[in-house]
Amino acid sequence: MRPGARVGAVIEILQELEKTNLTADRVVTSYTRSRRYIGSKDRREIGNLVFSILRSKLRLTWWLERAGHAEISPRALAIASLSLQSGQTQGDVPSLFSGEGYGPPELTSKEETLIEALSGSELVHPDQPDWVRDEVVPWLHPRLLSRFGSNMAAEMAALQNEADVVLRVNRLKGTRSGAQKALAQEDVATRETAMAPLGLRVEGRRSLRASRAFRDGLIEVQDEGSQLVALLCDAAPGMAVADYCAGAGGKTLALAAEMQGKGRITALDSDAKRLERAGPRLERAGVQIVELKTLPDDSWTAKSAGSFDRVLVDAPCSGSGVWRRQPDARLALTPKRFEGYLQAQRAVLQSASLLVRRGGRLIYATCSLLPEEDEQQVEAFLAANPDFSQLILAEVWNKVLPDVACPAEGFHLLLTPRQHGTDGFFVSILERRLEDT
Ligand SMILES: C[S@@+](CC[C@H](N)C(=O)[O-])C[C@H]1O[C@@H](n2cnc3c(N)ncnc32)[C@H](O)[C@@H]1O
Repeated sequence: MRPGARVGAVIEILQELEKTNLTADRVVTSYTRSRRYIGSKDRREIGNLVFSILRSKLRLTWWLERAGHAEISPRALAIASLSLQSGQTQGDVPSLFSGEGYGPPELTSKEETLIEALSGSELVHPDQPDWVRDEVVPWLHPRLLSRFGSNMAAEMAALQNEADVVLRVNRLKGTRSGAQKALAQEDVATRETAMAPLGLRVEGRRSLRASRAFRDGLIEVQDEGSQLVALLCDAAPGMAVADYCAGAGGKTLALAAEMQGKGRITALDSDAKRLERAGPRLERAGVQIVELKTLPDDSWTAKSAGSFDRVLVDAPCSGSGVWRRQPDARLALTPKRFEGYLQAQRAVLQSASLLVRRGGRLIYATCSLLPEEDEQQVEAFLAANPDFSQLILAEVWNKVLPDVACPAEGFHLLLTPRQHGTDGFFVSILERRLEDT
Protein backbone atom coordinates (compact mmCIF):
# COMPACT_ATOMS: atom_id res chain seq x y z
CA MET A 1 0.00 0.00 0.00
CA ARG A 2 1.11 3.55 -0.62
CA PRO A 3 1.48 5.81 2.43
CA GLY A 4 -1.56 7.86 1.31
CA ALA A 5 -3.72 4.74 1.10
CA ARG A 6 -2.71 3.82 4.66
CA VAL A 7 -3.78 7.27 5.84
CA GLY A 8 -7.09 6.79 4.01
CA ALA A 9 -7.57 3.52 5.91
CA VAL A 10 -6.74 5.22 9.22
CA ILE A 11 -9.40 7.87 8.63
CA GLU A 12 -12.01 5.24 7.72
CA ILE A 13 -11.20 3.24 10.85
CA LEU A 14 -11.54 6.35 13.03
CA GLN A 15 -14.89 7.05 11.35
CA GLU A 16 -16.06 3.51 12.08
CA LEU A 17 -14.94 3.83 15.69
CA GLU A 18 -17.24 6.83 16.12
CA LYS A 19 -20.22 4.66 15.18
CA THR A 20 -19.57 1.55 17.25
CA ASN A 21 -19.07 0.35 20.81
CA LEU A 22 -16.29 -2.02 19.73
CA THR A 23 -12.74 -1.39 20.92
CA ALA A 24 -10.19 0.20 18.61
CA ASP A 25 -8.24 -3.03 18.56
CA ARG A 26 -11.22 -4.94 17.21
CA VAL A 27 -12.13 -2.31 14.63
CA VAL A 28 -8.54 -2.19 13.32
CA THR A 29 -8.41 -5.98 13.13
CA SER A 30 -11.76 -6.42 11.39
CA TYR A 31 -11.06 -3.55 8.95
CA THR A 32 -7.61 -4.74 7.96
CA ARG A 33 -8.44 -8.47 7.85
CA SER A 34 -11.45 -7.96 5.63
CA ARG A 35 -9.34 -6.21 2.95
CA ARG A 36 -7.00 -8.64 1.31
CA TYR A 37 -4.80 -5.95 -0.24
CA ILE A 38 -3.69 -4.88 3.27
CA GLY A 39 -0.47 -6.75 4.09
CA SER A 40 0.97 -7.37 7.54
CA LYS A 41 3.33 -4.38 7.36
CA ASP A 42 0.47 -2.10 6.28
CA ARG A 43 -1.68 -3.52 9.08
CA ARG A 44 0.97 -2.68 11.64
CA GLU A 45 1.48 0.82 10.36
CA ILE A 46 -2.25 1.53 10.11
CA GLY A 47 -2.78 0.23 13.66
CA ASN A 48 0.11 2.31 14.99
CA LEU A 49 -1.26 5.46 13.43
CA VAL A 50 -4.81 4.86 14.69
CA PHE A 51 -3.51 4.20 18.21
CA SER A 52 -1.20 7.19 18.10
CA ILE A 53 -4.12 9.47 17.18
CA LEU A 54 -6.31 7.99 19.93
CA ARG A 55 -3.49 8.42 22.47
CA SER A 56 -3.18 12.10 21.64
CA LYS A 57 -6.78 12.97 20.83
CA LEU A 58 -7.24 15.67 23.48
CA ARG A 59 -3.99 17.38 22.51
CA LEU A 60 -4.83 17.14 18.80
CA THR A 61 -8.29 18.58 19.46
CA TRP A 62 -6.70 21.42 21.44
CA TRP A 63 -4.45 22.20 18.47
CA LEU A 64 -7.35 22.12 16.00
CA GLU A 65 -9.33 24.53 18.17
CA ARG A 66 -6.33 26.80 18.64
CA ALA A 67 -5.80 26.92 14.88
CA GLY A 68 -9.46 27.92 14.49
CA HIS A 69 -10.33 24.72 12.62
CA ALA A 70 -14.01 24.28 13.41
CA GLU A 71 -14.34 20.67 12.29
CA ILE A 72 -13.01 18.07 14.77
CA SER A 73 -13.37 15.06 12.48
CA PRO A 74 -11.27 11.90 12.03
CA ARG A 75 -9.78 13.47 8.92
CA ALA A 76 -8.87 16.69 10.77
CA LEU A 77 -7.36 14.69 13.64
CA ALA A 78 -5.26 12.68 11.17
CA ILE A 79 -4.04 15.86 9.45
CA ALA A 80 -3.16 17.41 12.82
CA SER A 81 -1.39 14.28 14.00
CA LEU A 82 0.67 13.96 10.82
CA SER A 83 1.52 17.67 10.87
CA LEU A 84 2.61 17.75 14.51
CA GLN A 85 4.47 14.46 14.67
CA SER A 86 6.86 13.91 11.81
CA GLY A 87 7.95 10.38 11.05
CA GLN A 88 4.50 8.83 11.62
CA THR A 89 4.47 7.74 8.01
CA GLN A 90 6.46 8.34 4.84
CA GLY A 91 5.89 11.53 2.83
CA ASP A 92 4.88 15.06 3.76
CA VAL A 93 1.27 15.76 4.62
CA PRO A 94 0.12 17.29 1.32
CA SER A 95 1.55 14.36 -0.65
CA LEU A 96 -0.49 11.94 1.50
CA PHE A 97 -3.69 13.77 0.53
CA SER A 98 -3.14 13.75 -3.22
CA GLY A 99 -6.60 12.40 -4.03
CA GLU A 100 -5.02 9.63 -6.09
CA GLY A 101 -5.52 5.88 -5.86
CA TYR A 102 -6.90 4.69 -2.50
CA GLY A 103 -5.63 7.80 -0.73
CA PRO A 104 -7.91 10.37 0.91
CA PRO A 105 -9.36 13.23 -1.17
CA GLU A 106 -7.23 16.31 -1.84
CA LEU A 107 -6.78 18.94 0.85
CA THR A 108 -9.21 21.83 0.99
CA SER A 109 -7.85 25.36 1.31
CA LYS A 110 -8.91 25.37 5.00
CA GLU A 111 -6.89 22.22 5.58
CA GLU A 112 -3.87 23.71 3.82
CA THR A 113 -4.13 26.70 6.17
CA LEU A 114 -4.34 24.29 9.12
CA ILE A 115 -1.18 22.45 8.08
CA GLU A 116 0.64 25.77 7.76
CA ALA A 117 -0.57 26.85 11.21
CA LEU A 118 0.66 23.62 12.79
CA SER A 119 3.94 23.25 10.97
CA GLY A 120 6.96 23.52 13.25
CA SER A 121 4.87 22.93 16.39
CA GLU A 122 4.93 19.93 18.69
CA LEU A 123 2.10 17.91 20.15
CA VAL A 124 2.74 19.16 23.68
CA HIS A 125 2.48 22.91 24.30
CA PRO A 126 2.96 24.82 27.57
CA ASP A 127 -0.40 26.61 27.13
CA GLN A 128 -2.32 23.33 27.23
CA PRO A 129 -4.37 22.88 30.41
CA ASP A 130 -3.21 20.00 32.61
CA TRP A 131 -6.11 17.74 31.61
CA VAL A 132 -5.23 18.18 27.93
CA ARG A 133 -1.53 17.51 28.56
CA ASP A 134 -2.45 14.42 30.61
CA GLU A 135 -5.07 13.21 28.08
CA VAL A 136 -7.67 12.85 30.83
CA VAL A 137 -11.15 14.35 30.40
CA PRO A 138 -11.97 17.18 32.87
CA TRP A 139 -14.44 15.27 35.11
CA LEU A 140 -11.93 12.45 35.62
CA HIS A 141 -8.74 14.48 35.97
CA PRO A 142 -9.21 15.52 39.66
CA ARG A 143 -9.83 11.90 40.64
CA LEU A 144 -6.50 10.75 39.25
CA LEU A 145 -4.83 13.87 40.60
CA SER A 146 -6.01 12.90 44.07
CA ARG A 147 -4.12 9.64 43.58
CA PHE A 148 -0.89 10.96 42.08
CA GLY A 149 -0.51 14.58 43.26
CA SER A 150 2.78 16.06 42.09
CA ASN A 151 3.58 12.89 40.08
CA MET A 152 0.44 13.27 37.97
CA ALA A 153 2.12 14.51 34.76
CA ALA A 154 4.78 11.79 34.86
CA GLU A 155 2.26 9.02 35.65
CA MET A 156 -0.06 10.14 32.87
CA ALA A 157 2.84 10.45 30.41
CA ALA A 158 3.79 6.84 31.14
CA LEU A 159 0.15 5.82 30.53
CA GLN A 160 0.38 7.36 27.05
CA ASN A 161 3.25 5.13 25.94
CA GLU A 162 2.90 1.92 24.04
CA ALA A 163 2.99 -1.14 26.31
CA ASP A 164 5.42 -4.03 25.87
CA VAL A 165 4.15 -7.46 24.94
CA VAL A 166 4.72 -9.61 28.04
CA LEU A 167 4.47 -13.39 28.24
CA ARG A 168 3.87 -15.76 31.13
CA VAL A 169 5.64 -19.07 30.88
CA ASN A 170 3.37 -21.98 31.73
CA ARG A 171 5.19 -23.88 34.44
CA LEU A 172 3.03 -26.93 33.69
CA LYS A 173 4.88 -27.16 30.36
CA GLY A 174 8.39 -25.86 30.99
CA THR A 175 10.72 -23.34 32.58
CA ARG A 176 11.34 -19.67 31.89
CA SER A 177 14.85 -20.29 30.54
CA GLY A 178 13.58 -23.15 28.37
CA ALA A 179 10.83 -20.97 26.93
CA GLN A 180 13.29 -18.17 26.33
CA LYS A 181 15.51 -20.53 24.33
CA ALA A 182 12.57 -21.96 22.38
CA LEU A 183 11.43 -18.44 21.47
CA ALA A 184 14.96 -17.40 20.50
CA GLN A 185 15.02 -20.31 18.02
CA GLU A 186 11.97 -18.71 16.41
CA ASP A 187 13.77 -15.32 16.33
CA VAL A 188 11.75 -13.91 19.23
CA ALA A 189 14.10 -12.12 21.61
CA THR A 190 12.89 -11.70 25.19
CA ARG A 191 14.17 -10.57 28.57
CA GLU A 192 13.09 -11.61 32.02
CA THR A 193 10.54 -9.46 33.83
CA ALA A 194 11.86 -7.71 36.93
CA MET A 195 9.29 -9.03 39.41
CA ALA A 196 7.13 -11.86 38.04
CA PRO A 197 9.23 -15.04 38.13
CA LEU A 198 7.73 -16.53 34.98
CA GLY A 199 7.45 -13.38 32.88
CA LEU A 200 9.24 -12.59 29.63
CA ARG A 201 9.20 -9.21 27.93
CA VAL A 202 9.25 -9.45 24.15
CA GLU A 203 11.73 -7.19 22.36
CA GLY A 204 9.94 -5.25 19.63
CA ARG A 205 6.51 -5.95 18.19
CA ARG A 206 5.98 -9.58 17.24
CA SER A 207 2.93 -11.67 16.63
CA LEU A 208 3.38 -14.79 18.71
CA ARG A 209 0.22 -16.73 17.94
CA ALA A 210 1.90 -18.64 15.12
CA SER A 211 4.93 -19.54 17.26
CA ARG A 212 5.42 -23.10 18.36
CA ALA A 213 5.82 -22.06 22.00
CA PHE A 214 2.35 -20.48 21.89
CA ARG A 215 0.68 -23.35 20.02
CA ASP A 216 2.18 -25.84 22.48
CA GLY A 217 0.83 -23.93 25.47
CA LEU A 218 4.29 -23.07 26.81
CA ILE A 219 3.51 -19.34 26.82
CA GLU A 220 0.50 -17.06 27.21
CA VAL A 221 0.38 -13.31 26.63
CA GLN A 222 -0.15 -11.72 30.05
CA ASP A 223 1.06 -8.44 31.49
CA GLU A 224 3.45 -8.64 34.42
CA GLY A 225 0.91 -6.85 36.65
CA SER A 226 -1.70 -9.52 35.91
CA GLN A 227 0.81 -12.24 36.68
CA LEU A 228 1.54 -10.64 40.05
CA VAL A 229 -2.18 -10.43 40.89
CA ALA A 230 -2.53 -14.18 40.29
CA LEU A 231 0.57 -14.92 42.37
CA LEU A 232 -0.70 -12.82 45.26
CA CYS A 233 -3.70 -15.16 45.55
CA ASP A 234 -1.17 -17.56 47.08
CA ALA A 235 -3.09 -20.48 45.58
CA ALA A 236 -1.43 -23.80 46.42
CA PRO A 237 -1.86 -27.34 45.08
CA GLY A 238 -4.98 -29.00 46.48
CA MET A 239 -6.89 -25.79 47.21
CA ALA A 240 -10.41 -24.88 46.11
CA VAL A 241 -10.20 -21.57 44.23
CA ALA A 242 -12.90 -19.42 42.64
CA ASP A 243 -11.96 -16.92 39.93
CA TYR A 244 -15.12 -14.85 40.23
CA CYS A 245 -14.67 -12.52 37.22
CA ALA A 246 -12.66 -14.89 35.09
CA GLY A 247 -13.34 -13.37 31.67
CA ALA A 248 -11.46 -15.39 29.06
CA GLY A 249 -9.41 -17.06 31.79
CA GLY A 250 -6.16 -15.06 31.84
CA LYS A 251 -5.72 -15.28 35.60
CA THR A 252 -7.40 -18.69 35.83
CA LEU A 253 -4.56 -20.10 33.74
CA ALA A 254 -1.93 -18.53 35.98
CA LEU A 255 -3.71 -19.83 39.12
CA ALA A 256 -3.89 -23.36 37.69
CA ALA A 257 -0.16 -23.31 36.95
CA GLU A 258 0.61 -22.18 40.52
CA MET A 259 -1.54 -25.03 41.79
CA GLN A 260 0.52 -27.40 39.62
CA GLY A 261 -2.66 -28.86 38.20
CA LYS A 262 -3.82 -30.12 41.64
CA GLY A 263 -7.01 -29.00 43.40
CA ARG A 264 -10.00 -27.32 41.76
CA ILE A 265 -10.74 -23.95 40.23
CA THR A 266 -14.18 -22.63 39.37
CA ALA A 267 -13.95 -19.89 36.76
CA LEU A 268 -17.08 -17.73 36.87
CA ASP A 269 -18.27 -14.86 34.75
CA SER A 270 -21.56 -13.25 33.79
CA ASP A 271 -20.46 -13.08 30.14
CA ALA A 272 -20.88 -16.60 28.74
CA LYS A 273 -19.17 -15.77 25.44
CA ARG A 274 -16.08 -14.40 27.13
CA LEU A 275 -15.91 -17.39 29.45
CA GLU A 276 -16.20 -19.74 26.48
CA ARG A 277 -12.95 -18.30 25.11
CA ALA A 278 -11.18 -19.73 28.17
CA GLY A 279 -11.87 -23.29 26.96
CA PRO A 280 -9.27 -23.55 24.17
CA ARG A 281 -6.72 -21.66 26.24
CA LEU A 282 -7.04 -24.11 29.13
CA GLU A 283 -6.74 -27.01 26.72
CA ARG A 284 -3.61 -25.58 25.08
CA ALA A 285 -2.07 -25.03 28.53
CA GLY A 286 -2.80 -28.62 29.61
CA VAL A 287 -5.03 -27.47 32.49
CA GLN A 288 -7.67 -29.92 33.66
CA ILE A 289 -8.76 -28.66 37.07
CA VAL A 290 -11.04 -25.84 35.89
CA GLU A 291 -14.81 -25.84 35.75
CA LEU A 292 -16.42 -22.95 33.83
CA LYS A 293 -19.63 -21.50 35.23
CA THR A 294 -21.80 -18.69 33.92
CA LEU A 295 -23.40 -16.41 36.49
CA PRO A 296 -25.97 -15.89 37.86
CA ASP A 297 -26.52 -19.43 39.10
CA ASP A 298 -28.40 -19.15 42.38
CA SER A 299 -28.47 -22.84 43.24
CA TRP A 300 -24.72 -23.26 42.64
CA THR A 301 -23.98 -20.09 44.64
CA ALA A 302 -26.11 -21.26 47.59
CA LYS A 303 -24.55 -24.73 47.51
CA SER A 304 -21.01 -23.35 47.32
CA ALA A 305 -21.24 -20.78 50.12
CA GLY A 306 -18.21 -20.83 52.42
CA SER A 307 -16.41 -23.56 50.48
CA PHE A 308 -13.44 -21.84 48.78
CA ASP A 309 -9.92 -21.29 50.14
CA ARG A 310 -9.32 -18.44 47.72
CA VAL A 311 -11.74 -16.23 45.84
CA LEU A 312 -10.27 -13.82 43.32
CA VAL A 313 -12.41 -10.86 42.28
CA ASP A 314 -10.78 -9.29 39.24
CA ALA A 315 -13.56 -6.75 39.12
CA PRO A 316 -15.08 -5.03 36.09
CA CYS A 317 -13.66 -1.50 36.10
CA SER A 318 -12.85 1.63 34.14
CA GLY A 319 -9.63 0.03 32.89
CA SER A 320 -7.72 3.23 33.65
CA GLY A 321 -4.63 1.12 34.40
CA VAL A 322 -4.59 -0.32 30.88
CA TRP A 323 -5.04 2.85 28.87
CA ARG A 324 -1.65 2.13 27.25
CA ARG A 325 -3.28 -0.85 25.52
CA GLN A 326 -6.76 0.64 25.11
CA PRO A 327 -6.36 4.37 24.50
CA ASP A 328 -9.95 4.61 23.26
CA ALA A 329 -11.24 3.46 26.66
CA ARG A 330 -10.14 6.69 28.34
CA LEU A 331 -12.38 8.74 26.05
CA ALA A 332 -15.28 6.29 26.19
CA LEU A 333 -15.51 6.53 29.99
CA THR A 334 -18.44 8.73 31.09
CA PRO A 335 -19.62 9.58 34.63
CA LYS A 336 -22.61 7.27 34.06
CA ARG A 337 -20.44 4.32 33.02
CA PHE A 338 -18.10 5.00 35.89
CA GLU A 339 -21.02 4.87 38.34
CA GLY A 340 -22.07 1.60 36.72
CA TYR A 341 -18.61 0.11 37.40
CA LEU A 342 -18.74 1.22 41.04
CA GLN A 343 -22.11 -0.46 41.50
CA ALA A 344 -20.92 -3.65 39.77
CA GLN A 345 -17.81 -3.75 41.99
CA ARG A 346 -19.89 -3.45 45.15
CA ALA A 347 -22.18 -6.24 43.95
CA VAL A 348 -19.47 -8.70 42.84
CA LEU A 349 -17.41 -8.15 45.96
CA GLN A 350 -20.41 -8.87 48.17
CA SER A 351 -21.57 -11.96 46.22
CA ALA A 352 -18.05 -13.37 45.85
CA SER A 353 -17.36 -12.95 49.56
CA LEU A 354 -20.09 -15.49 50.36
CA LEU A 355 -17.98 -18.20 48.71
CA VAL A 356 -14.98 -17.73 51.03
CA ARG A 357 -14.54 -20.32 53.77
CA ARG A 358 -13.59 -19.27 57.30
CA GLY A 359 -9.87 -18.55 57.31
CA GLY A 360 -9.96 -18.30 53.51
CA ARG A 361 -9.08 -15.24 51.43
CA LEU A 362 -10.87 -12.81 49.17
CA ILE A 363 -8.48 -11.09 46.76
CA TYR A 364 -9.85 -7.88 45.27
CA ALA A 365 -8.10 -6.59 42.14
CA THR A 366 -8.81 -4.01 39.48
CA CYS A 367 -6.88 -2.68 36.51
CA SER A 368 -7.88 0.79 37.67
CA LEU A 369 -5.84 3.58 39.20
CA LEU A 370 -8.89 5.39 40.56
CA PRO A 371 -9.25 5.35 44.38
CA GLU A 372 -13.07 5.06 44.14
CA GLU A 373 -12.72 1.70 42.37
CA ASP A 374 -9.84 0.54 44.55
CA GLU A 375 -9.26 1.18 48.25
CA GLN A 376 -12.58 2.99 48.67
CA GLN A 377 -14.45 -0.15 47.55
CA VAL A 378 -12.43 -2.26 49.97
CA GLU A 379 -13.04 0.15 52.85
CA ALA A 380 -16.81 0.16 52.19
CA PHE A 381 -16.84 -3.64 52.00
CA LEU A 382 -14.94 -4.01 55.28
CA ALA A 383 -17.24 -1.56 57.04
CA ALA A 384 -20.24 -3.71 56.04
CA ASN A 385 -18.52 -7.09 56.58
CA PRO A 386 -16.71 -7.19 59.92
CA ASP A 387 -16.01 -10.92 59.48
CA PHE A 388 -13.29 -9.94 56.98
CA SER A 389 -10.01 -8.21 57.77
CA GLN A 390 -7.24 -6.89 55.56
CA LEU A 391 -3.81 -8.50 55.37
CA ILE A 392 -0.60 -6.52 55.21
CA LEU A 393 0.29 -6.87 51.55
CA ALA A 394 4.01 -7.42 52.13
CA GLU A 395 3.29 -10.47 54.31
CA VAL A 396 1.75 -12.30 51.37
CA TRP A 397 4.22 -10.86 48.85
CA ASN A 398 7.23 -11.97 50.89
CA LYS A 399 5.85 -15.49 51.00
CA VAL A 400 5.11 -15.82 47.28
CA LEU A 401 8.01 -13.69 46.03
CA PRO A 402 10.72 -14.00 48.69
CA ASP A 403 13.50 -12.79 46.38
CA VAL A 404 11.79 -9.62 45.15
CA ALA A 405 11.47 -6.47 47.27
CA CYS A 406 7.80 -5.74 47.93
CA PRO A 407 6.82 -2.43 46.31
CA ALA A 408 3.78 -2.03 48.58
CA GLU A 409 3.52 -0.51 52.03
CA GLY A 410 0.44 -1.21 54.11
CA PHE A 411 -2.67 -2.94 52.87
CA HIS A 412 -2.66 -2.36 49.12
CA LEU A 413 -0.47 -2.85 46.12
CA LEU A 414 -0.79 -0.23 43.41
CA LEU A 415 1.23 -0.96 40.28
CA THR A 416 1.68 1.74 37.64
CA PRO A 417 3.43 1.85 34.25
CA ARG A 418 5.71 4.64 35.46
CA GLN A 419 6.82 3.03 38.70
CA HIS A 420 6.79 -0.65 37.82
CA GLY A 421 6.70 -0.90 34.01
CA THR A 422 3.49 -2.95 34.32
CA ASP A 423 -0.10 -2.16 33.52
CA GLY A 424 -1.84 -0.27 36.32
CA PHE A 425 -3.23 -2.69 38.90
CA PHE A 426 -4.64 -2.49 42.40
CA VAL A 427 -4.68 -5.48 44.78
CA SER A 428 -5.95 -5.88 48.31
CA ILE A 429 -6.12 -9.17 50.21
CA LEU A 430 -8.87 -9.82 52.76
CA GLU A 431 -9.16 -12.79 55.08
CA ARG A 432 -12.37 -14.21 56.52
CA ARG A 433 -12.02 -14.57 60.26
CA LEU A 434 -12.10 -18.05 61.74
CA GLU A 435 -14.65 -17.03 64.36
CA ASP A 436 -17.87 -15.00 64.12
CA THR A 437 -17.36 -11.37 65.11
C1 LIG B 1 -11.37 -7.28 34.43
S1 LIG B 1 -12.38 -8.40 33.60
C2 LIG B 1 -11.71 -9.94 34.04
C3 LIG B 1 -10.43 -10.30 33.34
C4 LIG B 1 -9.94 -11.70 33.63
N1 LIG B 1 -9.92 -12.01 35.04
C5 LIG B 1 -8.54 -11.94 33.05
O1 LIG B 1 -7.59 -12.10 33.80
O2 LIG B 1 -8.43 -11.96 31.83
C6 LIG B 1 -13.86 -8.35 34.51
C7 LIG B 1 -14.87 -9.42 34.19
O3 LIG B 1 -15.97 -9.30 35.08
C8 LIG B 1 -17.09 -9.81 34.43
N2 LIG B 1 -18.30 -9.40 35.18
C9 LIG B 1 -18.96 -8.24 35.14
N3 LIG B 1 -20.00 -8.26 36.00
C10 LIG B 1 -19.99 -9.48 36.60
C11 LIG B 1 -20.82 -10.11 37.57
N4 LIG B 1 -21.85 -9.49 38.11
N5 LIG B 1 -20.51 -11.37 37.94
C12 LIG B 1 -19.45 -12.01 37.41
N6 LIG B 1 -18.64 -11.46 36.46
C13 LIG B 1 -18.91 -10.21 36.07
C14 LIG B 1 -16.96 -9.26 33.04
O4 LIG B 1 -17.73 -10.01 32.11
C15 LIG B 1 -15.46 -9.37 32.79
O5 LIG B 1 -15.14 -10.54 32.10
